Amino acid sequence: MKTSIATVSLSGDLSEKLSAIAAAGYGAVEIFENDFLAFDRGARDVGRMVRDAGLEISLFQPFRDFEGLPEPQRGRAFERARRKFGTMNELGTDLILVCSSVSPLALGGIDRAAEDLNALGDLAREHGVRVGYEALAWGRFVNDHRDAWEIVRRADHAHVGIILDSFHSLARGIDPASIRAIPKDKIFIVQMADAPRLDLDLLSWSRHYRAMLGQGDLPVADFMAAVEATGYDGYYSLEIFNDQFRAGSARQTAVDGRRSLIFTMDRLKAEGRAMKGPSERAPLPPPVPTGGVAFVEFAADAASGRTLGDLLTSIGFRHAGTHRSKDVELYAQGPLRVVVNTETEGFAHSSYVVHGTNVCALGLRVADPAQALLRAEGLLAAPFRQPVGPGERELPAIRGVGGSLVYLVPEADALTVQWETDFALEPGWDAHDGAGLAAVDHVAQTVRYEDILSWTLFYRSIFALTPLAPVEVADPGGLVRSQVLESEDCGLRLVINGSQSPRTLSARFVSRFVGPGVQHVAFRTPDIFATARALRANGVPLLHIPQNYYDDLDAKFELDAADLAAMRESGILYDRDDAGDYFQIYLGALDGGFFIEIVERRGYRGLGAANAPIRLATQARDAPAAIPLR
Ligand SMILES: O=C(O)c1ccc(O)c(O)c1
Ligand SMILES: [Mg+2]
Repeated sequence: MKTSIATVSLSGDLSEKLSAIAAAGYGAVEIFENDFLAFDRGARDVGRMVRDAGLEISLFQPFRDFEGLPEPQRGRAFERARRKFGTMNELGTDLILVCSSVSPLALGGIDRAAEDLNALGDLAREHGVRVGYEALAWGRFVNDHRDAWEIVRRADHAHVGIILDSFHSLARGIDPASIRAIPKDKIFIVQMADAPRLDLDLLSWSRHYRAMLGQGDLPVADFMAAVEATGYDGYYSLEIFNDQFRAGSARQTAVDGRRSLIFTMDRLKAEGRAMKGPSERAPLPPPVPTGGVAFVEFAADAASGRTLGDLLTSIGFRHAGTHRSKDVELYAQGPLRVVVNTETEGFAHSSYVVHGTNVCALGLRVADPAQALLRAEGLLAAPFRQPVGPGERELPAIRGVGGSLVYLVPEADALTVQWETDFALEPGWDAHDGAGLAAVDHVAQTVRYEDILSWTLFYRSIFALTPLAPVEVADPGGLVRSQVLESEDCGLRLVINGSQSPRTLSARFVSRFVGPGVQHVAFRTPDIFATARALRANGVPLLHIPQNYYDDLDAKFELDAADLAAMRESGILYDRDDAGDYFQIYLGALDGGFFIEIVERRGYRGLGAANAPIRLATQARDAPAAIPLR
């Protein structure tokens, strides 16, 4: 697949954009005219910069309000085109995008537009360039690619073709099947963009909310399948107008874009909707099903490592063993494994230096770690390796949120062998039920608000995870956006949170304390009341939930009186959906904001979003009393 991206999709100046685009591995760039006009070098220099970066210019755009004008405006439009063709010759590109007119002066008429484009084709031929005509969704007379195609067909000029843009077609609900009738040599370039469903006028929606493929709700894969059906073998070029991307990291946005193209094309190949011939590269290994979290690893120093050890023991973990060659301790409870790494060199130590005490790695259970790594690398994830001691085993890993690691962990038995190989284990280490915690229910990672889309795409493209509709929860300091991804059997639930307000606990976790990373881990128990009793007996500090909350629960759900009394006593939160009941306990946060949650599910499917505002308000009140880490 030939990949390209428009400069308008990225932050920074032209040279920053070009280096980000080259680094992400695209073959070409669309020069958006304003990026060129605002740049302090001439067209020849820019052309050279692009080629020196190893790229070609797939398109120069946009050329506005051309077709259907009366004189004298028509003559001026041709003169303007002549000047732009000269610039294109200097840049070294042969394709310009003419978008359908929005001019109040335009007269309309499909044959008039065709005649204008035919005449423009003659001028383009003189300059050795080609003209692609695109229907803007809000074009005055032409706002549908089927009409644009009819105009191009009637223009009947070798130097005039159509430009398709998934946003303009899909936002208007036009069936992409209509693309299948266009001959591939008349499709000069295909622009791709997704967008979330919003009830907004087309122009505002397009200019502010376009997103990478798979980050929105438009049927972009069907659109691409229709283009593939024509035999088209030109560039797929991302043209993403998005306010967050304009403010974000150009390098990251560029990688996300290419990941989204690869992800979408891979899906089409796997479904047999895009294989042109036997020479085509086979699809990647399929999205990786995950059996859940195999272990959680903390990076700490000696003092905070002891605090973590005490906290884990107080919630029913036992010290299970010590690494044979490193300052690494293993804690276990039922099937749960938590690693506390206090090494003074290597990856965990760097993580500690950068973030303080934090979750530096998650182990995700996968059936075939080598295949999982192949898919992850195919989707541009950065693999991670570090030296292993003699006789120790290596686990494949990729970089995740905030530079942390995602280990791709083999199924349970193989992992046990790994613990046995690398650790001096205590007798009976894996036969300890503690406070009854039996699974990792979910892991919540907090990231910068503008990175939520990026990490959602990262996880859902590599793993077999489905993103649910994002929700906003109220923190006393502002709104927090929360994106849940879950596996089909809910063996893995990941939450990605981010907030635009600087005063929320989420925002402070990212900006003042840990940085982007795991803010909470939720363990699951089969009996929340028994677990609550065990924690209270161990003196574990639980979040104190206001009595007002329980009065309301009683009014809403008519709960059993004894249960309600026990819930009041231990600060247990409750929710119910069609499928069943949900109970939650929150532990007091550590200094820096990390906290542990314990849940019981009786069929319930969600994550207790209704309780989040109560919990966040309580945590905000309790923040000064956080457990010190030394
Ligand atoms: O929003 C616009 O004006 C605009 C310009 C050029 C394009 O290719 C496009 O899709 C939109
Ligand atoms: Mg476009």
